[in-house]
Amino acid sequence: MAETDAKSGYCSETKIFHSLRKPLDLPPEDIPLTVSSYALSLQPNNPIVNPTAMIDCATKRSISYSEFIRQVDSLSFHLHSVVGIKKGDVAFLLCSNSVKVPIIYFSLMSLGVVLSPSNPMSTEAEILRQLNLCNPVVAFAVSSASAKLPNLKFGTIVVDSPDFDSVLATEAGEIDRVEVSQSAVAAIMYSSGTTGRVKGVMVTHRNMIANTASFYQHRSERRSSAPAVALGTVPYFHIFGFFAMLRAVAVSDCVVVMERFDLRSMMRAVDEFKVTHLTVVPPVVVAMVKGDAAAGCDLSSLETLGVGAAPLGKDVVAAFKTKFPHVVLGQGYGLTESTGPVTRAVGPEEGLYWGSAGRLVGSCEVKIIDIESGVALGPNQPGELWIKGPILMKGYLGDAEATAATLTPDGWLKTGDVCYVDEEGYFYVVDRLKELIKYKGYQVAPAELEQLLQSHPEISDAAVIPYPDEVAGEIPMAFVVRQPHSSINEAHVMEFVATQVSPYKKVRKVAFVNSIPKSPAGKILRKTLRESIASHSKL
Ligand SMILES: CC(C)(COP(=O)(O)OP(=O)(O)OC[C@H]1O[C@@H](n2cnc3c(N)ncnc32)[C@H](O)[C@@H]1OP(=O)(O)O)[C@@H](O)C(=O)NCCC(=O)NCCSC(=O)/C=C/c1ccc(O)cc1
Repeated sequence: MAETDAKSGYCSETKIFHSLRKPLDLPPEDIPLTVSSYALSLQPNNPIVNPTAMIDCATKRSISYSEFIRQVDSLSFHLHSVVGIKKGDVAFLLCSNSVKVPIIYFSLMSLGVVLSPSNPMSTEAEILRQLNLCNPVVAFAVSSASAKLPNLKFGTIVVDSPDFDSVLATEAGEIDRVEVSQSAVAAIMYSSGTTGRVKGVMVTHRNMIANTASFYQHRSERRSSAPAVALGTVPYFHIFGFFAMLRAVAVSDCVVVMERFDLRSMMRAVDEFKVTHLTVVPPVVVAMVKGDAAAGCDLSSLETLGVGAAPLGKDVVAAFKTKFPHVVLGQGYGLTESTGPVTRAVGPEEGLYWGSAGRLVGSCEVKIIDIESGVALGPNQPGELWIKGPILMKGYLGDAEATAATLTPDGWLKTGDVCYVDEEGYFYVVDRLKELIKYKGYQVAPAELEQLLQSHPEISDAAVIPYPDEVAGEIPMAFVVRQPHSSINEAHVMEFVATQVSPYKKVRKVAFVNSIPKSPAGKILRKTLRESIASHSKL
């Protein structure tokens, strides 16, 4: 029988790293169960319950958990019995964070309706690509984004409207609910995966149940016995924010909801609502350690800062520890394709491993694959991270080719990230194989911007790469070959892209070159461009 090293979780015979945490306590797979019912079913077992479910940071209006559930039921009744939406239908969302979004998510999931959220700042062309993928019957949108949607079978429900408020205020009637199996798709989330074009990640109820169970496993690890209050600056339309919200409901935390991030308002909210847990991306940590946005705010309630979605430099961690010594900073690593965290640091001890993304979540396994040879490696050797476990997506919607390129026939997901695992089972993400830019934790696909640039009549060729940026982590930088006699400048190129993409995808730096390095097969050698930038900045 193959021996697993108790410290690292590594089995030298199978070359698999196993989780060092307790296996997840999951419900039997064959019983019908939605993740919304599962999350709410966990609440009575929580040692500390916050009776307040949500607080709107701007208006300071709050709702209790009983009111939250009542509004979820009212909306479910309306969607099912008045509008006529059925299990398996898809609902598209263009909503900024608000107290109403968790109500909509819980209602749709409880009905077995597949929710598909997107950034309300997306352009019409970006939205159209997503609509063509998910084929929704209805949309929910903030009024500022609703005009970007075409007519759908059941129309668009404007969430910041008196009509929607009255739906939430109406008493629910009885619903004849149908069973939803755990293997059913709960959400379609957008990701560019390891290559350029946008893909719809099919996340099942079972995937989300597993990730919720993973957080629930550690619910008692608190410093104080005061009811927990979570504030997330991360948007609910990506898996990180979606999960932060689902986790908070399962462990009965109160969630402080900020519609739009503002550092000073966030600091004030920590003080005012005695926030115990913050979920942020690295640019927010950078902003917290710089300047004096916390001046005059009492942040003593803050116990933990959960950071993910992009790498966080060790120097930023050190500066954070100096400035906020009482706060445990826990980094995590996850993907949309893994329904959230694959690894994370839990508690003060694991938070001491600066630069590490923590340890593998329960019931999961990983392999580290040598990039050249394809051979599985042992501790302290960097290679591509492959993962396996109940958190893995079902696949990319309608894209068998991309699914086959990402999920192996024996169930491993190739992440496109280069990692190593140390002898104590801590994960370190050291590089990225996939061609992706992370601007403030958002994915930007270089190929999408290259296609746009190449469509400009005065541009004969273009390539886009990540350029290091202290605040955003990375910014998209374009290398542009002008057509003969063209005199377009940097501002023109940036404006041309900016009018056609979401704000986070904007090209923010341009270099004009004579040619773009390409492989003999014509593939852009982005790595060569990245290396030339790196060697330039060292000069
Ligand atoms: C709070 C941030 C860090 C900063 O916000 P911001 O600076 O106010 O701006 P935005 O990033 O929201 O918007 C981008 C641009 O759009 C502009 N914008 C914006 N809303 C407007 C407007 N309504 N009008 C007009 N202009 C506007 C905004 O001004 C800005 O412009 P610029 O200043 O030029 O960058 C924000 O970028 C943010 O929340 N980023 C997080 C993205 C995110 O959730 N990523 C996760 C993806 S999923 C994933 O990777 C999961 C990993 C994971 C890892 C570990 C785990 O444990 C679990 C999961």
